[in-house]
Amino acid sequence: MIKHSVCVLGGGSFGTALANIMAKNGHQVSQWMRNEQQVDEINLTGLNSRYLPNAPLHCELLATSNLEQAIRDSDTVFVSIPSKSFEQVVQRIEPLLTAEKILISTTKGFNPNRFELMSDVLRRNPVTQRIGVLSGPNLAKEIAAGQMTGSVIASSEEAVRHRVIELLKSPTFRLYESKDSKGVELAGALKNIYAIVCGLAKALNVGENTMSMIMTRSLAEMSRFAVHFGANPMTFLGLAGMGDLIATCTSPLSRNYRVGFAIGSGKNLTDAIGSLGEVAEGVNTLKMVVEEAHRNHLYMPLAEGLFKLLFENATLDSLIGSMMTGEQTWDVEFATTEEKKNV
Ligand SMILES: NC(=O)C1=CN([C@@H]2O[C@H](COP(=O)(O)OP(=O)(O)OC[C@H]3O[C@@H](n4cnc5c(N)ncnc54)[C@H](OP(=O)(O)O)[C@@H]3O)[C@@H](O)[C@H]2O)C=CC1
Ligand SMILES: O=C(CO)COP(=O)(O)O
Repeated sequence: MIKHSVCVLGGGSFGTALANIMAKNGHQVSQWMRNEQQVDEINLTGLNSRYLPNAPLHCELLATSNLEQAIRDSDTVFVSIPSKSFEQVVQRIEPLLTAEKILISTTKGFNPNRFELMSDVLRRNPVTQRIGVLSGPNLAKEIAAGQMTGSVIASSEEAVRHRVIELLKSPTFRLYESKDSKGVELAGALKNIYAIVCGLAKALNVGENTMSMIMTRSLAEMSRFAVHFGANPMTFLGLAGMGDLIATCTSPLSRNYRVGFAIGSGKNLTDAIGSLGEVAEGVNTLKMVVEEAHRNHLYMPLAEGLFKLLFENATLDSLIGSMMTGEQTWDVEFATTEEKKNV
């Protein structure tokens, strides 16, 4: 095995879960975070109590607040910073990059400053284009607890995909390859909107017919949006699409689901986000996606209904109405050609 030097940017739950797997796999791993107390806690006690309590970390995982050294010493950099701060952190590392370094985004969201994905932010650096996206049904707390998990590494460069597999594969973490970076990344970002919808529905005690319809029509809506922006619709049937949609739309471990559940239980959006203490990417994603759907005349009744509920004081009836009384359409219309619809 080749021992790689890896740096994970971000001290949150997902960055910590990934850093821990790679350290256990025998790679040299540093995890950069801005909070000195958290650095000391990880290095002295092997715990990240704020973000990943109950998960003992491997003794070779080195937490650090020295960004410059962490980047200089690494051949692969995982960026696990919420979308709100992603661009700002990437700008800080740009002067430290070299042409061989591989950059992997694990962040499922859009840049709030302009309509672009995290890999677009990475690609704007002038030094390395060795870029990948990791996405799938990857609830950090389950990964840290050693639950079997699958994920997708998407990149146009084979060596990038293989590097990530070499770093992360373990008896409980399995990776699948994809060349459809756009589809994989859009799937991971978009599903957060529908996790909020499903959390809300669950709080209202809807039946399983209803949950199934919401999730399946969510997949249709996500895919329609992504296909418009160049993704392969088949990607949405895989782990990054269907897989992650199921995990986040059904698990109270998902922060986005929890935001929806809190709203369905009567909290307002500010309180629902406030009580999380962690990132729920779906709220910003919803704003960006609804705006872009309008601009491109894309039909997204669930996202539209949620947007009106959260930001325009609409009632829950309007969200239900947008799903039930919208334009009559074909099933799996996003992946079917006109001729096939008529067979
Ligand atoms: N958690 C999960 O199950 C999964 C998460 N993801 C994705 O991973 C991304 C990261 O999420 P996750 O680890 O869960 O997030 P968390 O909310 O758990 O943690 C966020 C981390 O980012 C740090 N951070 C925020 N802003 C800055 C900044 N400006 N400079 C430096 N550090 C900063 C925070 O530091 P501080 O504590 O100092 O504020 C904290 O360490 C998200 O986009 C999410 O969609 C993907 C798959 C699974
Ligand atoms: O993306 C995730 C699991 O795959 C995590 O979802 P949340 O950000 O909603 O917790």
